[in-house]
Formats: sequence, structure tokens, C-alpha cells
Amino acid sequence: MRVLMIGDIVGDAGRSALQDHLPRLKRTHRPDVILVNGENAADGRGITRTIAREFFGSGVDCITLGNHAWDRREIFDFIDDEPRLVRPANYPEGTPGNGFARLALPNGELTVINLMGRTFLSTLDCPFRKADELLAEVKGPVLIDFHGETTSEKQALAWYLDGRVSAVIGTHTHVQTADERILPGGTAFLSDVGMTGPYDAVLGMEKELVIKRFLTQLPVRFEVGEGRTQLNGVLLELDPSSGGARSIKRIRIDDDEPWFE
Ligand SMILES: C=C(OP(=O)(O)O)C(=O)O
Ligand SMILES: [Mn+2]
Repeated sequence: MRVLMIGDIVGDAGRSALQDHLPRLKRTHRPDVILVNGENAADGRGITRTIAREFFGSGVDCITLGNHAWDRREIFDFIDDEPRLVRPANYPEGTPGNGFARLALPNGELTVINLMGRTFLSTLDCPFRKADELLAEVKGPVLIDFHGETTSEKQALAWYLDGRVSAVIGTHTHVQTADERILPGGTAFLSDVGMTGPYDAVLGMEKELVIKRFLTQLPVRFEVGEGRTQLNGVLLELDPSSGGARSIKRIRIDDDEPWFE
């Protein structure tokens, strides 16, 4: 089972980078399933129904979210109707939407779980214990999008779940890490998959505005950057019956590393 996961799509620039590169990524890697993190897709904050439909229309099978899940209030009107749009599972009991999706594929089922870390982020329920609870009900390949700030929390969750899930792939920092590996129990791991969107920017935001905030320490409203774009993702090959990972390969497309695909 070949899984293509594309990192945090930021604003219009991220959406057009996805449209630019996805057809070629599909041709080259022939993924059975395509996942994106879409929590920054609407002007950098949240997601709308129109954007979610656009992603599904271009071949995306599941959209995961994170701390910006609720930034567009309209999400409350449609998240309960869209089982392929997944918010962190460790929000408190009663939060709208689903924390996981079961995707039926020609060669088996893939369960996608979204969890959020608690270090430097909101204090949600424990993601480790929430994973235990969800995994008690699930069989077959499982991919976890672990939306978190720190590499330590991400590594710890991956080791905690080694041998129990196919992959723990980090999102949220918008910077791709180079630590991809398959842990001894068969769980593929990458601390952060990176982002898709403006390249000459700070984590996707207009760099002058971010610099201004650092220089002045005053509130400055960030806008999504413009100009050149990047796309970051990861390609996984999973055993469809055991769920174990066979390979993990990073994808990075930008003007400095156009060959690394
Ligand atoms: C890069 C992000 O960080 P922040 O929480 O500061 O927006 C994000 O969540 O998209
Ligand atoms: Mn985030």
C-alpha cells in the first residue's frame, strides 16, 4: 500500500503548489492513497468547505488538521458531515468532528488518526492514552498525523507506538526534518513532513511581517507570503496485511532542491 502524505498546505500559494505538482507526483509514485494536512489552507488559518472540496476533487483521500482546525467558524457547519476531514482525536469528549478516518482502498483499509501534542500547544487530552484507546478498536495499517511542536514529543510517541501503527508522521512546524526511519517494530517515523506553500517566507507567512513582530514585539497580523513555492511530503510503502512499514522516503520540491523527489 503506497501512501503519499503532503505537509501543511498554507494559503492560496500552498493550494496552487499542490495543483502544480500533484499530477506529476501521482504519475511518478502511483500512490494508493493521498493525505494532506489542511489546517492552514484558508489564508493560513483553518479550512473552508470549498477548499476541502477542492482537495477531495483533486484526488486527496483524507485531510488532517491541528491547532488551527477551528479558525474558520464555518467548519462547525460541515465537519460532522465529512468523515474524511479529521481533527485531532485528543480534543475533549464532545468536540465536533472525528479524530480518525477509515479509508477503504482497493488493497485493504487504512486508518488515519490525527493527534495533537501538548508541549507549547493547548493542553488537550493525553495523545499517548488516546492512541491506546483508539488502537484497541482498529486492525490493519494505521497512519498517525501527530501535529506537534517538539521533536521530543514526536519521537516519544513514535517509540511508544512502535509495532502498533504503520507510521507516525509529524506536522505543524512547517520545516521538514531529515530523521526518517523505520523503528525496530516496523513503525515508520518522521518528526515533521514540512509545509506546502510560500518558499521565501517564514513558515509560509510574509517574512517582513514576521521580522517586524520580532523587532518591535508589538502585535502584527501575519499574511500568507507570495512568490516562489515549495511542496514537502513523504511517501510510505506499507504491508497491507500486517501494516508494517516497508519504506519511507521524503519528498521535497523547491528551487534549491528540485532533484530531491
Ligand atoms: C506554524 C504554525 O504555528 P502557529 O501555531 O504559530 O500558527 C501552525 O500552526 O500553522
Ligand atoms: Mn499547526
